[in-house]
Amino acid sequence: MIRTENLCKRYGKFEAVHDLNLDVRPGTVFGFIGENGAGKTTTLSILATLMLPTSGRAFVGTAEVTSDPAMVRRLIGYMPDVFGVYDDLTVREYLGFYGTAYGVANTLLEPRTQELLHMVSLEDRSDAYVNALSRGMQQRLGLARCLMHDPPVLILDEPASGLDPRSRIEMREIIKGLRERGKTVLISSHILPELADMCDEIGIIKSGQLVACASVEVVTARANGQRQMCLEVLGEGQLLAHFVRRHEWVTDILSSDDCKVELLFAGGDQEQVEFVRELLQAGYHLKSFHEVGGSLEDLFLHLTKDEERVDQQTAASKQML
Ligand SMILES: Nc1ncnc2c1ncn2[C@@H]1O[C@H](COP(=O)(O)OP(=O)(O)OP(=O)(O)O)[C@@H](O)[C@H]1O
Repeated sequence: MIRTENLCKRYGKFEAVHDLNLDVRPGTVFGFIGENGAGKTTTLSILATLMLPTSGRAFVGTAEVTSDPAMVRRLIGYMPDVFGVYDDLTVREYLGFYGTAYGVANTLLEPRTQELLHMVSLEDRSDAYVNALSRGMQQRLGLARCLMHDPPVLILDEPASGLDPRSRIEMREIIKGLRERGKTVLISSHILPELADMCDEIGIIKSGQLVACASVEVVTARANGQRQMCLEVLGEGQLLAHFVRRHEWVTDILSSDDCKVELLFAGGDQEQVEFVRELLQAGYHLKSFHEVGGSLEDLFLHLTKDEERVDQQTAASKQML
């Protein structure tokens, strides 16, 4: 649903995005994670047709951002990392204004506004002036704004940044609801745990390049110190997956066929040796047992530095709720 092909963006001589290939499947929530300055906003701005790529292509559905920006804009709701609000409008007027700008039919404006205010829990604030809303409320209003024309795709640039723990949780719940409505969501953040709870897939961008892309299960497991391993045996490895699945250090099977299984392994080196011994004892002819996707490891460790802090905040906030 969202795709980039060798996307590049240079600011003068500086290359902010380099040969980026993204593929976000329809109906999924894709977490785009990277440190400050990694190139997230640049990528999302290109997808939102606000900026031209230096080279490469980007698509939303079948519409290409440079050749068919009008169609792309119809398909997406874009929430930038920083956005202003019109001070002298009430919440209801604000949504009505954007609905009209997006071409929503007059008859639909009121019911759509009502539905979205309910979705972002701002029903009782509909007559408040937008500048009187808290930061969290303004962010939720910003999300409602980009849903006014009911786009199938949402591009959200750090929607939870600057929010307190309670507001982060509220935002997370709303985004989970978007997935249930069948929306495709591309969401950026620089904190892995913030995304892990609501995403299907995570892509990591570093210095403008997508350095890793994996399902959220793999990412979370890695963050918890588990390793993604590939096990291959020679000849007929009947019941190999069955044998592996029952093993205490195997937490998940990612793929399997007769002779090859990709799995998540919770043990360390010693457990790995023991695991291999048990396989040989069971009569399997081991060809290889090795870690895959190792380059993710350091990144995840690095990216999860903030995990403890966010978890503590979340726990404290849950107590408050
Ligand atoms: N208009 C610009 N002119 C020159 N350099 C820019 C411009 N916009 C961004 N950059 C640089 O491009 C790189 C990527 O910036 P970008 O805003 O895309 O990163 P980001 O991952 O969104 O970071 P953050 O999390 O801080 O928003 C950074 O080094 C930034 O300084």
